[in-house]
Amino acid sequence: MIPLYHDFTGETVLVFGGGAVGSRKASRFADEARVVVASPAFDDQLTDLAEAAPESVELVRAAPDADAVRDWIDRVEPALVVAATDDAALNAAAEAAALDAGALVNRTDVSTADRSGARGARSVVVPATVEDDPVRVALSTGGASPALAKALRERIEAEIDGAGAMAELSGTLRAELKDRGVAPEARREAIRRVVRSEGVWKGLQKGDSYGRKEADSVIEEVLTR
Ligand SMILES: C[C@@]1(CC(=O)O)c2cc3[nH]c(cc4nc(cc5[nH]c(cc(n2)[C@H]1CCC(=O)O)[C@@](C)(CC(=O)O)[C@@H]5CCC(=O)O)C(CC(=O)O)=C4CCC(=O)O)c(CCC(=O)O)c3CC(=O)O
Ligand SMILES: NC(=O)C1=CN([C@@H]2O[C@H](COP(=O)(O)OP(=O)(O)OC[C@H]3O[C@@H](n4cnc5c(N)ncnc54)[C@H](O)[C@@H]3O)[C@@H](O)[C@H]2O)C=CC1
Repeated sequence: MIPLYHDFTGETVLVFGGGAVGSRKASRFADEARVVVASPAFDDQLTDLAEAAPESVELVRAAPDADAVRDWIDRVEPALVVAATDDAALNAAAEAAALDAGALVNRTDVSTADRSGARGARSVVVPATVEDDPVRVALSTGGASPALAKALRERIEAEIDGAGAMAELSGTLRAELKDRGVAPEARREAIRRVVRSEGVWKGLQKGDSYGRKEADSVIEEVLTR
């Protein structure tokens, strides 16, 4: 399986099932999408989430059967359907209906189908993610061990500390070097050095202006060689 990133801004995600798993997925997607959760019951975290962000999370009390699931999908027109009920037959019906409607689908109750070739391209897996905006790491164990995905995610969190600031700084620098008309080879070399420089990483920990100063001297060194 090949990881891709999806932009859910302005899209709707429809979640069937308001338990612990439906709640976790709803919270994840509500960072970007409008989320509709259909379920006969909702756990406390989900109720809190909907109260805190009523504009992005809507809870609808309902217990659709396989036929009704299709009507829900036709009505809500989601970009992604999350099948997170404790009823495997219903999750399977939600998956089939989502694929028929041209939506993406996330089956939360199967991992045996994660091996390459066992899923279609629109049947997606939600990875464990680490973020230091705009940097995002997505991590999957191919469905073999979600608990390991979580444990590795916790380790990587420390590893990418400060990567967001580095992305902003090096992004600004590469644009500036382009504007200054620096030749492509020198520009690439300078940026490659900046993102690997201990001095720049340390400087950024003190503050953006310290990181910038360190980066400027790394760049001058490359350009004056
Ligand atoms: C296939 C997949 C489908 C999908 O949901 O997309 C899936 C399926 C299943 N998970 C199960 C169990 C657990 N899942 C977690 C946690 C997470 N599960 C997530 C993703 C995925 N889970 C996808 C594969 C990802 C990959 O490739 O690694 C994470 C990464 C992302 C997220 O969900 O947000 C999130 C961590 C987020 C974080 O913290 O970073 C924990 C740990 C815990 O709760 O502490 C447990 C209990 C311990 C254990 O069993 O490992 C079960 C068995 C249910 C049962 O026993 O009945 C199934 C079904 C099955 O295996 O059949
Ligand atoms: N992917 C993952 O990370 C994990 C997946 N799972 C799987 O996910 C499933 C759900 O797990 P939990 O949230 O812990 O279970 P849960 O029992 O807490 O929640 C299930 C929810 O589905 C709702 N529901 C039942 N029938 C429904 C219907 N017809 N339409 C809409 N909602 C309906 C219930 O009211 C309940 O809110 C389990 O079957 C389990 O196999 C479990 C743990 C982790």
